[in-house]
Amino acid sequence: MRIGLLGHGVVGQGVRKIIDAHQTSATAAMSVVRILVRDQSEITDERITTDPEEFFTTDMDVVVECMGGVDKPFEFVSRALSAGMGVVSSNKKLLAHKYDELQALATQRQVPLAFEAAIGGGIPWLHNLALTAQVDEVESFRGIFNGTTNYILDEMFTHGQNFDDALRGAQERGYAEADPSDDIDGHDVKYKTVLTANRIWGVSVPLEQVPALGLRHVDGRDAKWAAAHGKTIKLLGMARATNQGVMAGAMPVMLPANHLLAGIHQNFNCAMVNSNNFGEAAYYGQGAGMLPTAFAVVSDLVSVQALMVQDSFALAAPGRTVVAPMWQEAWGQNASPLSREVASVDQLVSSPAQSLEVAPMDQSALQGKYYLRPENSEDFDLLWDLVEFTRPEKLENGAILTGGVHLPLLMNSLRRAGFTTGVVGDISTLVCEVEDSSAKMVADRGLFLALVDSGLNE
Ligand SMILES: NC(=O)C1=CN([C@@H]2O[C@H](COP(=O)(O)OP(=O)(O)OC[C@H]3O[C@@H](n4cnc5c(N)ncnc54)[C@H](OP(=O)(O)O)[C@@H]3O)[C@@H](O)[C@H]2O)C=CC1
Ligand SMILES: N[C@@H](CC=O)C(=O)O
Repeated sequence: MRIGLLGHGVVGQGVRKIIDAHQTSATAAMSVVRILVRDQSEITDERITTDPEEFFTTDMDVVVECMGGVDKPFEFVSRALSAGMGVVSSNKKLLAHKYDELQALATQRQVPLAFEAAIGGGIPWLHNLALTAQVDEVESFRGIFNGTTNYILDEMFTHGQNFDDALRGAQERGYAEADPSDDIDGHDVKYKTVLTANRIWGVSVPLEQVPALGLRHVDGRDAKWAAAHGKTIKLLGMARATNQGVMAGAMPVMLPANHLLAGIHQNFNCAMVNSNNFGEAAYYGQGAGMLPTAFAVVSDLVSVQALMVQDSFALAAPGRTVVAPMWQEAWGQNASPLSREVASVDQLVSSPAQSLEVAPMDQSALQGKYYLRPENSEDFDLLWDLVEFTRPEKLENGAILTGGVHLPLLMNSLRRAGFTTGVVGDISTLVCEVEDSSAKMVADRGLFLALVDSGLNE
């Protein structure tokens, strides 16, 4: 199978290394024939070019996109699909923003579009979800889906590093995005959560309706509060299917210190799914980094390769042959070559067993108990804004509790807004509803907010 690589950074180099090593029969049957880079200084091999026309006029079966960003990769991936080439991508930002367009193009051209590496790094998450959804109804999922922020939290709270040094460490190890804001502000987790929800439930969750809260303002005060209350802070992606539609969010969560996810360290991710027969299941592994991510890209290439040969069993890697009977059933005994009379890998491997109506986000599900800590507890304007976004009319027992917040000031501002508040114990929580707009306000105003309890993280 002839492969073209778009991008030769952390992931691209990992993919080239694994394939060039030809360590298994599957990878021995693959070759990277062309690599597109941006800068002349990156040309270190006769396969590398800076010219997109030279890239696209090369004879290739599959294009691997690992450039990052949205506009340019969208142009290149669309071009590859339109030309009848399969595409494997690790780029969740592209896929989350252009999901419908790319799916439609792959389906129309009947070529594979696969993106295991886009979610959870090396973890075979979509692959296992697809199998789960062949048997069960998937009710919900949640997990740690970002290696950079998990590494930062671990370095800060377990090893006492400051935020900036921990971020630098994640960048040096190749975990962070080119612009790490996507990691820090929760957008990367939001893209992965939305993509997973789209894949399992056959929906297209609107990105703009999914709140993303990040870790930009987390500090030692939060760690101290968490520890004093037997909790740990983790950044989670969460989604649940309800009668009203899919609800989803990406936000820091105060987890009980003995929770499975509380024990996930460094760049590791852990994705948990709940389905009606199997119950709770968890998938664990490195969620970021060169070789774990490249492993997932190449595992998708193995799947695509299996579609291209008559005898798909021969080339399927050990441990993945379980997929073959499924393909056999879907494709018949004579698996067709790529782009001839075939469904896409996307439809095949992850065709949703449940296909929900595309429903708007069920915002009320995001109502819950939140921990909050402003940078400055005397910031009256911020406290006033908090009143605005807590929507007091929707609360039954609106409760603001202490922590970093200057309680009397907060109580006053809430009373002025006709808010009935209650103080419960010494927990620093606010019962409120978080939408994407309030999430932005929270980030812009230096507030650290973490979910303690809601319908989403049950
Ligand atoms: N790193 C990781 O652990 C993981 C990354 N991903 C995703 O994989 C993708 C790649 O990530 P990563 O390898 O870390 O990123 P890098 O920044 O290391 O690599 C991207 C490469 O693509 C090149 N590139 C960007 N735009 C163009 C263009 N227009 N033409 C040619 N080359 C271009 C970049 O060149 P230049 O240096 O000149 O900008 C760079 O070499 C991203 O979408 C990321 O989100 C997914 C899972 C894990
Ligand atoms: N920046 C991402 C890379 C993998 O998706 C992360 O840290 O998880």
